[in-house]
Amino acid sequence: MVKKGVLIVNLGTPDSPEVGDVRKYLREFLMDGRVIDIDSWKRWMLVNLIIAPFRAPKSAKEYIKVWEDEGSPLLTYGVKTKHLLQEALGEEEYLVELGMRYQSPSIAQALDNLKAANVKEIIVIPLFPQYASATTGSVTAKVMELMGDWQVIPDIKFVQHFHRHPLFIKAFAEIGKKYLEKQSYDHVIFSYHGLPERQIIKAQIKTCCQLKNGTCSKNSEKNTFCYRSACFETSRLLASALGLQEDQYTVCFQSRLGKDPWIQPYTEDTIKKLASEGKKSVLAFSPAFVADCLETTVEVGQEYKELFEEEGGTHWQLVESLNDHPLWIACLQDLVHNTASKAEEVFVG
Ligand SMILES: C=CC1=C(C)c2cc3[nH]c(cc4nc(cc5[nH]c(cc1n2)c(C)c5CCC(=O)O)C(CCC(=O)O)=C4C)c(C)c3C=C
Ligand SMILES: [Fe+2]
Ligand SMILES: [Fe+2]
Repeated sequence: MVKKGVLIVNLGTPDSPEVGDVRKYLREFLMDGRVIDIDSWKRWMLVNLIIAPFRAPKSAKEYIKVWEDEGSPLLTYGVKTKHLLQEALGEEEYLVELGMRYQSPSIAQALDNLKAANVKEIIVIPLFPQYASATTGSVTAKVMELMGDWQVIPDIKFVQHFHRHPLFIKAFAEIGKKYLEKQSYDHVIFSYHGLPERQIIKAQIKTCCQLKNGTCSKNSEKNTFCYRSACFETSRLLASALGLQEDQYTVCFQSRLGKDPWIQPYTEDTIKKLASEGKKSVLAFSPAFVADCLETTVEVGQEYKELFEEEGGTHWQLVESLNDHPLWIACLQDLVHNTASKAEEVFVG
């Protein structure tokens, strides 16, 4: 039988938490013009003269905190996800490969494996629920670049977002419910990775989301490619699945880098505000990530916990990511089935 190829792609992670490997990773990642979207010579100066020398040693200390015996959790869960998805889809009809946008295993190697298996169709799933040019867009561009010189380019399909997929929502809600059933929380936050505001403005197609007048946070139907709108949509669906009212949760954005404005509200400001309102216990979801990594475990789970406690809070709980949860694997399986050509449509001649 002709196999269909599935390529799942996550961001990537350093090969080790050594400063040299972290620097190599940050250089490749941040030299991507979709991630730091400024003039290339300015980006080169910023990355090579400021970020690589000064941020790499700081980030390396953070990476040591998440590193496990098997390596970086982002990679470990990527490998587990690949095997579980392969098992769910069956070996006869599908071949699943994992690639990382930066560092290893590379997208190039994963595509070569699919090519060697002579697949007639490739379904690419960037593992980012909400579309952003810096993530999903960058993966799409890289895959197109790499396949550009293939003699035979098979049928190729990209899953551009899954921020409102029922199984994605259900998986996060199930994990979160464990905590909500154990004790009550004064408030819930949904903290997403941030983005420079200009990247949101550049991604507007026609129906421009107005960052300042609130339409962006309400109007997701019209602009599924607006990252900020998609984050609000995920949050509304999660809140509904968890039975939360509007005043019981807040959407916010973390990880700002540099001085330019990033999308707001910032998570740090939100934490300070909640503490100043007398909220003592907070449950924190991080639904821009499908696997635990530096951004969830250290930033949300440790640094924001410290900040909340410094500001007077007493109980901060991070909800772990989807990792290898069966509903997450079922979500990926469903995305593949909905995207793949039906048997009679596949070219086999
Ligand atoms: C300009 C900088 C950055 C943009 C834009 C950005 C967008 C973005 N990133 C993720 C997902 C992840 N980012 C991770 C780490 C990370 N991100 C940046 C910078 C930008 N991200 C840096 C410098 C780092 C490295 C860590 C650090 O030094 O703080 C990770 C974690 C990787 C890991 O190995 O654990 C993920 C995942 C998304 C989803 C996103 C835009 C929507
Ligand atoms: Fe990032
Ligand atoms: Fe928007």
